[in-house]
Amino acid sequence: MSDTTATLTADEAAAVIAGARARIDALDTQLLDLIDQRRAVSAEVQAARIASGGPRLSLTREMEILERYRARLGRAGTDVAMLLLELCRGRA
Ligand SMILES: C=C(O[C@@H]1C=C(C(=O)O)C=C[C@H]1O)C(=O)O
Repeated sequence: MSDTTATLTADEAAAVIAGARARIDALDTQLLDLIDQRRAVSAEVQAARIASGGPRLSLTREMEILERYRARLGRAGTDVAMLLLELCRGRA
């Protein structure tokens, strides 16, 4: 490489990348565990509503959640929330 702005050797960069990727892997594991927990809690709510003769889903509540993710992450946040809701529906 002839990039004169380089401030790390290739070995140093490799070490930074390996360390950061290990942190990313740990964060992904936590995110996946949190999704599992969210699915279980969501199933509890849905089961209680069904057991009392109500519908499984609440569109009003889903709109609140979509807006929470949109406010924090922008348009992609809405997509993330849609996928999360899809993962959490229908397990009661
Ligand atoms: C968990 C609920 O039931 C359903 C699942 C939701 C969720 O996973 O966040 C949100 C709304 C409902 O469609 C709820 O009403 O809070």
